[in-house]
Amino acid sequence: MLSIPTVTLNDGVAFPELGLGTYKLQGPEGVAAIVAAIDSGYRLLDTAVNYENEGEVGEAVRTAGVDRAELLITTKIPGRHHGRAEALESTKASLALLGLDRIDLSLIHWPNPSVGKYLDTWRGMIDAREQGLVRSIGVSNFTAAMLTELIDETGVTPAVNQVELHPYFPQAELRAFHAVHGIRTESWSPLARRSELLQEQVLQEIAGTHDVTPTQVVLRWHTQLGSTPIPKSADADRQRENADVFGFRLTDDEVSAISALERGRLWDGDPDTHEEM
Ligand SMILES: NC(=O)C1=CN([C@@H]2O[C@H](COP(=O)(O)OP(=O)(O)OC[C@H]3O[C@@H](n4cnc5c(N)ncnc54)[C@H](OP(=O)(O)O)[C@@H]3O)[C@@H](O)[C@H]2O)C=CC1
Ligand SMILES: O=C(O)C(=O)[C@@H](O)[C@H](O)C(=O)CO
Repeated sequence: MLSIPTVTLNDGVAFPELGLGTYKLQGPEGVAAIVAAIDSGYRLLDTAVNYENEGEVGEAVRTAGVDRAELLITTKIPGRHHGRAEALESTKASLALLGLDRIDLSLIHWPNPSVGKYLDTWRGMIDAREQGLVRSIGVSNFTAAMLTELIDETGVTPAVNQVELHPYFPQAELRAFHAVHGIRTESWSPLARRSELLQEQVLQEIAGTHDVTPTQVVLRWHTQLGSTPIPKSADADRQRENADVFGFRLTDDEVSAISALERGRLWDGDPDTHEEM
């Protein structure tokens, strides 16, 4: 079984350096894919109310042959549940769907700034943590300005900010802000879903040097940047390939060459303007 190392979050929780994205993993095939990932060594699972698969994630947790205490289940509060009381209700509904008595990491999925409720939502998540419903609390798709507002207004720094991050969009400035504030970066679409990333010549060359695949080069790049990637794969062999990235190390020049692929977001997911309910 693969062993995925952990880092310590600002609340003391040991957090895997790589996890499984579950967007689109649904139904019996979705459960089987998530069980396969757990059985091969994944311990961090990323779901969301809006993925409509919290039931599948919970079933996989109960089916896999691993102690619940070893697993970290992330879910996310959708835009339509913003607000202090609503965030608490959303958390309870997620717990019921997951069939669990605690969520390991709860995130605000998108800030939806025009709605103006992400600060209240954050207060509701602090309540949920105080009530023992959630162990760690964090956010997703937050800018440095939004993070600053949460910290200044509540004194509680998010443990994690899950953001779009891949070689086409390395997020150097936001990662530097996270480092200063002790916020763990998590990379969504780490393989740049729906793109030609894996065909890039520089990745093919570096992969040849280390006798690994371009996918493994990209995921190792994330971990060496200090971010936790959550690649999604429905296939057990690709899941193992994706998690088997801790046996080699990229040089600083290789990390820089991969970061030089920067060209921007995959689609128009700018959190200042893109909103999801
Ligand atoms: N917070 C947010 O706003 C967002 C969060 N997310 C989270 O991030 C996760 C990952 O992002 P996602 O958008 O799914 O994209 P990824 O970058 O993880 O790419 C997933 C795609 O890559 C394919 N793939 C996976 N492994 C390999 C491999 N080794 N070789 C070739 N192809 C591979 C998968 O196909 P196959 O399954 O067939 O292997 C799938 O088509 C999501 O599942 C979700 O949990 C995503 C978007 C936004
Ligand atoms: O996957 C997620 O977490 C999302 O927020 C998605 O809705 C994402 O925005 C997307 O897939 C857009 O095409």
